[in-house]
Amino acid sequence: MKENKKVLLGMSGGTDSSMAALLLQEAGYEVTGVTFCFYEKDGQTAYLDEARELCERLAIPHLVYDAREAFQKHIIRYFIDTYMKGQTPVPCTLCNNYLKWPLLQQIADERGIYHLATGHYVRKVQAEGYWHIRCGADPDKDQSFFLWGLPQTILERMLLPMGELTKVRVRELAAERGFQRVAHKRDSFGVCFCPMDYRSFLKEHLPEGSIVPGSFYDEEGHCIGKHEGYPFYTIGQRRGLGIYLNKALFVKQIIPEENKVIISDNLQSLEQNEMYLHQSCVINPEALLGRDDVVVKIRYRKQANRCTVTRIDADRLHVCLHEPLASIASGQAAVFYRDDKVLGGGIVE
Ligand SMILES: Nc1ncnc2c1ncn2[C@@H]1O[C@H](COP(=O)(O)OP(=O)(O)OP(=O)(O)O)[C@@H](O)[C@H]1O
Repeated sequence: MKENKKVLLGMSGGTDSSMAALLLQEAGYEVTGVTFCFYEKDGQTAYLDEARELCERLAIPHLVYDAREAFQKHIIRYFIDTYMKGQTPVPCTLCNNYLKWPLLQQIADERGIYHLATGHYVRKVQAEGYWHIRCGADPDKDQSFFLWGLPQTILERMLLPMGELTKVRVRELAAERGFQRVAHKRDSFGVCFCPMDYRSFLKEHLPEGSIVPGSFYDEEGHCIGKHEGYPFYTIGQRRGLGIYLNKALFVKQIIPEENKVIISDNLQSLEQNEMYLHQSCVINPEALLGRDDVVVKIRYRKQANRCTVTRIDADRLHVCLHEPLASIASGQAAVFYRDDKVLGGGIVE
């Protein structure tokens, strides 16, 4: 499609996408807002009304797209199933890779709109002919970790009005323009459809008896206590185990078939020197593969480790870690960076 001044903006009703609408309009773009219904929380639809009201105030079209079926199947079901396999899910990453951005692209294509936008705190940059996501200017809000899997056809069309701003500045800009409600909305945290405590979510969404109590074992196979069901634990977890032995204990392994959780008091025994990824995305093979100046992050807020990446096949990557890394959990995402540029990523096997 030929580039034009039209942009389709994903609007959640929150501060960031609302401010994105204002800033894009001020920059001369013809904005259309779209709000996806991803799930229904107690029938609440206030977010739809808020997005619609803002669009009315800005005199821009507002679309509502019902994505509940796809979200239920590909995100909520996957989230529950992954925990039931004893793994750690990454719903926000998968939602961006397979739902949010592809849907924006599909709807924009149908309407002859070239640009795609969200209120994500990221920037983009072109290097050696490839578009890359770049960390947002606000280190506290940077969301680059969730956007490693997007194809060039989406990256080239992205507009990211929050990328150069801090959240504090975004709130000031909203207040200066007289959008008090937008300026003072609460930040959202964690996984949008699930409360901070994912255990109660799993209990609520699974038939009774799906998760049953079992035993903790040490590395020698001795039973050292009772747990509430293996899906409630993640590799590397230290807090909330309910075993008190006067020393730090970590979840080392989860064996779903036997409902066993293996515990270690030695963090070093959880360390690994390599990992395999699937569902991988390599943006520019020359910038990532076989290089020794790449870092990998396996958690949103965790420190980055140096690594060398090689390709096994079209889907899989091998990651050799230059220093061992503890708490690698299967199911979670690994994201590659050089400086603040995202080079690709994958899901830990
Ligand atoms: N239901 C939705 N419909 C359309 N776009 C959405 C929806 N939810 C999120 N988005 C888009 O994805 C971006 C990132 O969403 P996320 O929930 O991670 O961030 P956020 O900081 O809560 O953003 P916001 O303040 O805009 O709600 C949003 O800024 C918005 O552009």
